[in-house]
Amino acid sequence: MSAPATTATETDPIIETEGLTRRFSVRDGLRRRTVTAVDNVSVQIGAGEAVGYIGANGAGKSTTIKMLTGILVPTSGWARTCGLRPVPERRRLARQVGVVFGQRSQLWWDLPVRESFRILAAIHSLPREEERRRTDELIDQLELSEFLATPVRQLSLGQRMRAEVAAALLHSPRLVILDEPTIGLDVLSKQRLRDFLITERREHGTTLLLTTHDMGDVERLCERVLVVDHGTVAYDGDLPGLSRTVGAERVLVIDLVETSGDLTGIPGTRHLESEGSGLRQRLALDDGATTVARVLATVSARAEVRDLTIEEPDIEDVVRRIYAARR
Ligand SMILES: Nc1ncnc2c1ncn2[C@@H]1O[C@H](COP(=O)(O)OP(=O)(O)OP(=O)(O)O)[C@@H](O)[C@H]1O
Repeated sequence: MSAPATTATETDPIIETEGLTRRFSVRDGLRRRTVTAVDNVSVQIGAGEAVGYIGANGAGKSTTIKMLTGILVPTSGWARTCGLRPVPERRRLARQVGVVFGQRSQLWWDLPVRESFRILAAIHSLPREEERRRTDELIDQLELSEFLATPVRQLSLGQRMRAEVAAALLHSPRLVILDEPTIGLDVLSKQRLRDFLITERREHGTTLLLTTHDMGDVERLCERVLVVDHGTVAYDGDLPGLSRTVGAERVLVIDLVETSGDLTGIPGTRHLESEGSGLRQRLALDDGATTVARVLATVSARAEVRDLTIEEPDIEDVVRRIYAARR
């Protein structure tokens, strides 16, 4: 089956797949067996959406991304990315897609960061004025100026990831695919990168598809989540819905100034425990029923708050629960 021949318009999905399937023949001792890495996936992702693509190791995420970007040919079914057929139109597609791999570099290791940008701008045939405008914008937003002249191999991981993202976005792609973009980064570097992606999306209407094991990435960046299990889509919806489906809740950890505050019975929360005679209290949050701001308003009316932190459900735990519910 091949993708229907149509002319792409602005309102067409950025990603569309129908029965997308990829099998591998792998050696298993003396025999060969077939692994179905991606199994009959049919999804649509619209322009401007931000989608988290999550699943256990080996669930099929990278294989899907490779088919969407024309690196791998599907065994059956089809994909259309930015209105193009990924394999035969791979070069045209490369102008519309930016890909960031957290664990692999697309920069030239021995060259200063700025040189890599120049080479990439030439590869994408960016007009001189466009190259200057976009490079300046990315240098400013990703705070690259202090290490533009530094060879890539001398950068810290956080600096390199910012440079990687700039390199992938230099040609202003409509679709950005990020594979574990925040892996190994400290809290501040993660926050910078996420803030940048939010701004990029808001200002340019860029579509984001990201694989991650970090719930904070999904929480901050994505309004839609696809959970993949053995190559099939096990969940497609929003994050609060995902947490509700599997009963994984966010937890508010509230530190009070005095021990007297009673935080039981707050609508949309479940009181989990008290420590230090009530100085620290933990509330499980029902995201569908309330918001952090609303809970905080109620808490503040009852007691003086010293500090508030939010514990995200662990992505591995959420995925495990989704898988368990299907078995
Ligand atoms: N080139 C290949 N040859 C044989 N098997 C492969 C190949 N690429 C992937 N697979 C198999 O396909 C399945 C899906 O792998 P894939 O890399 O897509 O998973 P993933 O969800 O990206 O995992 P991870 O989170 O570890 O990157 C796995 O069982 C993997 O071993």
